[in-house]
Amino acid sequence: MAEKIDGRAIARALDEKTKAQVDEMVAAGMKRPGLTVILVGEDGASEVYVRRKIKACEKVGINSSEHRLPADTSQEDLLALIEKLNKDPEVHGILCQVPLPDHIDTRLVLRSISPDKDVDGFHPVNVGRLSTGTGGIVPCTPLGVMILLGSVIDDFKGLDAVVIGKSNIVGKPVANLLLDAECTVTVTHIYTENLPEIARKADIIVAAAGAPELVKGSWVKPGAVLIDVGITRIKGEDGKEKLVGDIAFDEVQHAKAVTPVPGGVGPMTIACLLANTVQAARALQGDNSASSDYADVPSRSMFTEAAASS
Ligand SMILES: Nc1nc2c(c(=O)[nH]1)N[C@@H](CN(C=O)c1ccc(C(=O)N[C@@H](CCC(=O)O)C(=O)O)cc1)CN2
Repeated sequence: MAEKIDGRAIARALDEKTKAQVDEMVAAGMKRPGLTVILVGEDGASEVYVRRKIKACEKVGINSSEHRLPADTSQEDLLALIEKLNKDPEVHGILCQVPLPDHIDTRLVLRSISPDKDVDGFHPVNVGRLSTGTGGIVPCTPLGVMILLGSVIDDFKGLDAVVIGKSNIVGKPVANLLLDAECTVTVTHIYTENLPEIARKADIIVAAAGAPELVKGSWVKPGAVLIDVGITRIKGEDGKEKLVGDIAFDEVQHAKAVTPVPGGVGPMTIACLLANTVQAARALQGDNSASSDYADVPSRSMFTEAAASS
């Protein structure tokens, strides 16, 4: 049986570390980290994620505020709000939940968030820093993926990693992080031929295609480590809605380890957002030592230690 990587437990361990850092900052006379979340429109899933983010802030002692804007908010008004938040000294992290309504230019909005407060790591400056290995804020889901991998892999050097999906939010940053960890990385996408054959050679597969159960058992080498980033809501045989990932979980039990959906990458996305907010708050208050804490690929021991002390 493959080891089921418990994203919820690892996220809890990371939250404890983040909470301890917040307490340390406050004890040292620094400002308490503050996160502002912007949600435009009424997308049901986005509302759930934003609620979870705000609740998670409370748990670790991060101040949070929310701007819920109607779906017909103009791009100009949204940019004006971000400009105001960029200048607010109490706000250390700003995130705009995506997807945004169609009339809004998402790239322009993400570029308007100050790179120093861009806790999503989506700003081109942070993307550039990541791709050149020069620090900055690492996007939450890719960072979560690396932490989950780090919980079962001691040494990444020379491993063959296959990333399925080339999105700016997941596929490309994950590929950069795996490269930094000295893996040999293949990024695949919808036009890739022989995907099953490519996947079969991989020691690590990160599936981020948004295609339910795309990765079959026959695509997976015995002993590979599998990370499932896909979350699709489908109707089960009993007529109830259920969540499925990009990996056919029951077929891959010959893998070394695999993340479940739900309970794998999802909870890590929020835990990494909190960690990024603390990193941004420290850097904005002149403490740049924070940047390497999470930008480095974490080792297995970091998480076994964190889990043991939680
Ligand atoms: N500005 C951003 N927008 C979006 C991001 C992001 O990182 N920044 N990522 C996704 C959504 N997302 C966070 O915002 C997110 C997705 C999933 C989960 C999660 O905990 N999933 C659960 C199950 C979900 C459920 O029960 O409905 C799990 O996998 O266990 C958290 C956050 C897009 N937008």
